[in-house]
Amino acid sequence: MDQLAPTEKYSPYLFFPAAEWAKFRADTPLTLTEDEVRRLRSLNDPVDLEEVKRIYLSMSRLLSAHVEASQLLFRQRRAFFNVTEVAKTPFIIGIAGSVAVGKSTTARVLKELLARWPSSPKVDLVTTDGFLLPNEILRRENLMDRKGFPESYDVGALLRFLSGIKSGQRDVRAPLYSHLTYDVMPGQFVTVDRPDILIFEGINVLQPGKLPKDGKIVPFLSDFFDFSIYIDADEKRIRDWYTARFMRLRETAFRNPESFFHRYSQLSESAARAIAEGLWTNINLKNLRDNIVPTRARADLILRKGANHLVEEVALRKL
Ligand SMILES: Nc1ncnc2c1ncn2[C@@H]1O[C@H](COP(=O)(O)OP(=O)(O)O)[C@@H](O)[C@H]1O
Ligand SMILES: CC(C)(COP(=O)(O)O)[C@@H](O)C(=O)NCCC(=O)O
Repeated sequence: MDQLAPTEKYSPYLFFPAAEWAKFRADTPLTLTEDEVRRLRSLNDPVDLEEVKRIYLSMSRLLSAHVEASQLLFRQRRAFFNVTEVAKTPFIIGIAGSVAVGKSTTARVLKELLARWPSSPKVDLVTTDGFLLPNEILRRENLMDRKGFPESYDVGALLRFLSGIKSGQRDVRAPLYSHLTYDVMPGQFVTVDRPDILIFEGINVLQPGKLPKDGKIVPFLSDFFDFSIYIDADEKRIRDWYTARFMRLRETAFRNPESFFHRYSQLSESAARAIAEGLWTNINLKNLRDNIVPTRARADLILRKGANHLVEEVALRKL
């Protein structure tokens, strides 16, 4: 892990090669089938049942320990203050990482594994793309080339959402984004009703906000998290995954005349590849370097992916 080398004596992380990490699964049962994993994974993400066994079952076991510990702390605090009426609030897991690194697949696989724990917790998943500003505003503010950068999100709405969830509110709404129209979907929301666990996924979830100057208290999104995960890989690999996915989309989703990228399905292969490389270099790579990688060392757990999207090393923050 380039900037987080295990030779660093005072690193706050413990490092495990994937084979060693896999052993922490212990007796955690495999509750997913090959078919289910295939349905959960995103386009061009080859994660399979072997990867679930190697990486995800140990994560599920670790998260189960964290959830249990937070429930115990909750009961102890209730006893400490001698109150009974306080409602339990959701355990929130943040998942961060570059565009095209595979956050959605990880989030969906984890959601299914956690929901199949013996206690059958209610697990919800929300992505931050719904909190992007509408294209109309991005265009007006000259931010279309900054989609995914901190200034392209409605940070107030993100904070209101997480604060509503963490304070135990019922029916908290999150806006939805469409990759087809490349825009937020006006009037479309997902409603989150007091889950036991919320997985909150997006490139920006570990980013600090602006510090207030007027004495107001403005939390960071991560202040609401009980556990955070960063998905990491070499830039060059992520670029390859981004362009490969773009070329697949060109043959599938972009063919739809309603797709924002429809015009790219009409281009020659080399012209389309040049567009994908341009989008990667000018927007997503810049954002990765300036605003995403710098948040990596704030995560509790880092999954470092190698060739073929397979996790090759796991770093876990020491308590
Ligand atoms: N232009 C697009 N058209 C359709 N689906 C897309 C497009 N871009 C990304 N996606 C899908 O959206 C999801 C999120 O992708 P992305 O934001 O790059 O994050 P990640 O790859 O880390 O999950 C993935 O499932 C991906 O396949
Ligand atoms: C919507 C995104 C910012 C990703 O957000 P995420 O869901 O990963 O938080 C990204 O898919 C995007 O649109 N990037 C801008 C450049 C591009 O078209 O790839």
